[in-house]
Amino acid sequence: MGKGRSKYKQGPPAPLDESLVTRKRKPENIPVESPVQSKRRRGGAAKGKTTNRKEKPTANRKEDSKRKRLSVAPPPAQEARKGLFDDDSDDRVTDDESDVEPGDLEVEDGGPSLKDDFLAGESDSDVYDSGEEQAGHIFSEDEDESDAEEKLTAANIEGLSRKLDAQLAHEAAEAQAELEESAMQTNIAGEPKPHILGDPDDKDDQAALAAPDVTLLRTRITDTIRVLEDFPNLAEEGRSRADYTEQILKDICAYYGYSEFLAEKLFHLFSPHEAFSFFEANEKERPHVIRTNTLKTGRRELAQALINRGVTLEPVGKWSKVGLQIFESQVPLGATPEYLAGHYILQAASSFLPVMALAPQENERILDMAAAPGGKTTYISALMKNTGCVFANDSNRARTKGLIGNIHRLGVKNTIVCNYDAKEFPKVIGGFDRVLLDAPCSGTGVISKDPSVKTNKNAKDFMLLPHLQKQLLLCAIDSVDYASPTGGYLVYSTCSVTVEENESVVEYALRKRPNVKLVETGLTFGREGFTSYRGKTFNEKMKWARRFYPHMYNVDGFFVAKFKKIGPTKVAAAANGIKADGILEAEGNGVDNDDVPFGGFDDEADKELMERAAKRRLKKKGINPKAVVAGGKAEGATSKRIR
Ligand SMILES: C[S@@+](CC[C@H](N)C(=O)[O-])C[C@H]1O[C@@H](n2cnc3c(N)ncnc32)[C@H](O)[C@@H]1O
Repeated sequence: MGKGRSKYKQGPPAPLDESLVTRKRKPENIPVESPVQSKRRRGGAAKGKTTNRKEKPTANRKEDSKRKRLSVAPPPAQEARKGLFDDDSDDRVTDDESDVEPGDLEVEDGGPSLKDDFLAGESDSDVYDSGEEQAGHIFSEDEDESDAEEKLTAANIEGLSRKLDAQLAHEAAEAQAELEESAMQTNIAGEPKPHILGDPDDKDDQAALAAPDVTLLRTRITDTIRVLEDFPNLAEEGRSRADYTEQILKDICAYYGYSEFLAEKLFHLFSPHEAFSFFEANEKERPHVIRTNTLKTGRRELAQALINRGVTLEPVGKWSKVGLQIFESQVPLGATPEYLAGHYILQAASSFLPVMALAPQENERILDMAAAPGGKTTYISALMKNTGCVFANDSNRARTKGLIGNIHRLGVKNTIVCNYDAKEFPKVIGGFDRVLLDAPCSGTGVISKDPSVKTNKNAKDFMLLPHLQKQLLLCAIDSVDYASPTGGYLVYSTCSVTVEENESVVEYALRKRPNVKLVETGLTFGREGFTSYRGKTFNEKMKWARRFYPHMYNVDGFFVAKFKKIGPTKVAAAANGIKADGILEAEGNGVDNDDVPFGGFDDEADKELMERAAKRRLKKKGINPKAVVAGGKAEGATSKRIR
């Protein structure tokens, strides 16, 4: 394993502390750990007799933790990734999924392009994969098992301890260098009003604003956050919040390399302070995680086998019984005998969550509507102990090859692979106990894996993707058997954090299908879904949906919502656009359904929406929408701009 490959424990990052911001950028990422986790790790190290890590004096430790909060990451150019998961050190983890298996790279014309691998079935648009239990599995309450795992961790502690020593030495050196440097610099926290926007008539001020030094750029971002969060005291005279917001968005684009469009969309999901943590987290690699295939082995056995091969690992967290986080490996994890024998799959931690929420039961009939390359399908089968039947569908034929490969390697025997456009369900087959729709999406939750998302998504993508997601979600609902004796559930997930692809899609489905309601996911962590966002209000039960962010949990960004179907979809009624009758009045889904027809997908309504948005976009660019003909060209003009 190459240098700098260390993975940090999953957990929330430390908050931004502007008072500690210096004008120096660190060359490497800083580990982020929750207090609980650092405590756990310290406790673990203390337990392990073999540890040789020296305890620092308290003062130094304090200093170190302060330093961690600086969280100074390199700008857009990311740390090179080398070979933990492959022998040739190629950078294969670019898509949403962790579920990316070596087999996925072999295919398609033109060589190993993961990016293409993750396209939606029928279009070439950049659509991302998102990369999974029963409520009972969420916490490992099995005491014997946790004892054994502690022993396992202890057995592994020597490796962890070596890694921690190196990490601490590195941090101490950095902290010292920063201390020395910051002593020579202005104390930013001491300045009552940061001079950010400056005098509009001062040429020097304006020149500095337009072309800042990259180090100053970062300082200006943190200064602007301070101003935005204490506006009455820190704003320069005559300047509005909008002026500062405009400036910080420009600075974020310049520093991290986002398009203005995406920077703005992502920035508004959070407070300025939190947005900064989010953008920072996207510059850091997420921990490498493997999922134990319980159809073939147990986590303890697997961990022991890998430790014997020189892998440094530990259980991913209390919330999963099957995940192992890899810190270091002497061997390529995609080619070990255990891998080839199907004892594990490389799968991002957040990709476990939708399956955990789905909570498949033995002997059920389950549909995984967009299944390739099969990280979630194979987890579903494992939880079902190879009983019942899983229909694993994906519209992209090439990608089903990877899916089939994983199914065979992992010894899954209860699955039927199919290759339909999921919009054809439930006509193909319906009446499922549970359905998982892990929808194609923009991948804004997995920017650390594929930074190209920063620039290659535009407003059109955020119209077309939700359009597809809404269509798929209605089909998913219609494929569930509301009268299933054990189920009647549907999980919708994406590896995107945008509201358009998540809450808005769920809200749409609640409106169109009064026969479903939102229920709790059973996931014990994750932030609540938005019940309101920038003037839009959503169903109050949207709080039961879960949002996962890289900066909060050190996992890929993800969204998970769970529905319970409470009545039949009247297919004939849907086709005719007939209003739902009173069957659902007793339960209802929280949406005012009085005038809601069970409808097929409302193409017309969406078309209108899209046209309106297209007009708004043109106007924003100073183009008269009326002067633009269908092909997008302004009539009689080479330029679209109308003067
Ligand atoms: C997020 S990925 C699925 C990842 C998969 N659930 C896993 O865990 O390995 C989205 C998948 O949707 C597929 N897809 C896109 N459009 C589809 C459609 N209309 N019908 C079925 N599958 C579709 C893509 O080919 C892609 O494999």
